Amino acid sequence: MAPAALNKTKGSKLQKPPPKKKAKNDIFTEKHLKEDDILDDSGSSDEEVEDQEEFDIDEQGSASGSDILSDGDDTFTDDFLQGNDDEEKVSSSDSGKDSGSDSGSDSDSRSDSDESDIEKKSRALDERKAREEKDAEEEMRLNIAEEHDEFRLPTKEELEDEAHRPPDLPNIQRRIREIVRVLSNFKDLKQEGTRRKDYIEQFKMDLCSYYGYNDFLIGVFVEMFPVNELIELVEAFEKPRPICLRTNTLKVGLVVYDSQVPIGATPEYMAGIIYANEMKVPRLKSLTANLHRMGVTNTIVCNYDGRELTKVLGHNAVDRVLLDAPCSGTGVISKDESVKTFKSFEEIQKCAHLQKQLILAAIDMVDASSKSGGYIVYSTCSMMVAENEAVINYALKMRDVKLVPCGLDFGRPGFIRFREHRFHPSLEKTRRFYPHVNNMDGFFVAKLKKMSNSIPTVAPSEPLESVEQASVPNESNREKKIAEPLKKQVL
Ligand SMILES: C[S@@+](CC[C@H](N)C(=O)[O-])C[C@H]1O[C@@H](n2cnc3c(N)ncnc32)[C@H](O)[C@@H]1O
Repeated sequence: MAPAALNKTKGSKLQKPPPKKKAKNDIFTEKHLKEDDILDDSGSSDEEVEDQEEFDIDEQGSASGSDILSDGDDTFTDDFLQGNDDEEKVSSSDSGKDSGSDSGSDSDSRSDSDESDIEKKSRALDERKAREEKDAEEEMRLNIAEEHDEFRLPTKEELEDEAHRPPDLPNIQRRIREIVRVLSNFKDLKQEGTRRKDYIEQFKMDLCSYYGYNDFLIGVFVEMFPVNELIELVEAFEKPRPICLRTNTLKVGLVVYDSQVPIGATPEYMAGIIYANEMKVPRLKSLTANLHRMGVTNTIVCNYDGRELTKVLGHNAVDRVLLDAPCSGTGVISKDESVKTFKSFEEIQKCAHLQKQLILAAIDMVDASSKSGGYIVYSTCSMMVAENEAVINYALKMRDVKLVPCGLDFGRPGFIRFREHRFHPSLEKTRRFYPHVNNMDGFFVAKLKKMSNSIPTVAPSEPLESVEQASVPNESNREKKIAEPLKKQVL
């Protein structure tokens, strides 16, 4: 059996006959041949010339619909005028031969006959053009009606059949489009006896085949975005993001025209020694090279597991931490296609587990009473809620920190609810960036302010994977709430 394509009830695409458009074009050509035959039957030599010219027009015009309506006409007009010139030449040499005869009236009658030829040709052309336009319109109407009105989901057998054939990408693409259309007006457009879930399942399958994702990743994306937006997202991941340049203020002098505070009191000026930590030895080289290239001279590069860094630098030892956390990289698919297939539920869980440990270590290193700081910025290039909001929600629960605005006036607020999970309302201060919305890599950022250096008492059994259902408690009932048994969940 032929592959199920658009799965129309009576559409040609389903049963794989010759493509509809071609079939219609064939019919279209036949029709014209018949009419030309009728013209040929007239038998006059003038008409033979006319037919020949019309044949030329057909060849020009039949290339495509738009040729017929635009270039074809011009070409024909040029040929036509050219032909007229030739006739004039013949006409003048004839009149030369017949000097002294009533060449004037002869030429008048010739000119009359030419004119009627022109009129005939012009009329024939107009009629043909009108016919072709009508046929093209009709064809388009049929195609639209076919695509839109009779879309049905493939049967199990049709899907099995498809699975045994190479993927028919144009048909999968059309089916994706059709499903989005049906889901956008489900009540009116749904196929009898089907549920929304059936369309979503087919949609996920088709996205996986068309864009090359694994089920897991598409499954998560489907839960995060409405279907039409999801198409925009996966399409955006197919294209490279623009390269952005940023001024290196260490190398390029900036003129400060006005400042609310003395320049000497800005954090940038007052900043002393920076620690840059990287656990993986091979990456230390590029980290150090980058620092040199950028002209950063006040940095100590260290090589520790970030979870152990508190032991090295001490608790409450630094003013601020930027934790650019290791993550699944699900926001940078346009840079690394392998993410589409290799990221699994288990891997996201592993990342989230490490991120939760790293964020607690980062908070513990920061001094809440620092005059110029007390901040922790957490960022990932992941799209996953488990690696973003869930990590921050966990930190809010485990340490005395609160979310503050990131200072970015673009990006979407983080999720406060996702699936069955409920995060603290302040999670809306975090920011999500998407390729299809912001034309940048998928990215998440949160800014936390450490409120005190004390570590709240937490049930020792607090699992790193847990995500609190209720909102994070305020200062007065923090301990009590935290001591409450937590519902263990997996994101
Ligand atoms: C998102 S990247 C940070 C990139 C960095 N901002 C830069 O521009 O080079 C995360 C980094 O964390 C490192 N990493 C992974 N696990 C770590 C750990 N337990 N402790 C410290 N660093 C770790 C990875 O090797 C990776 O280089």
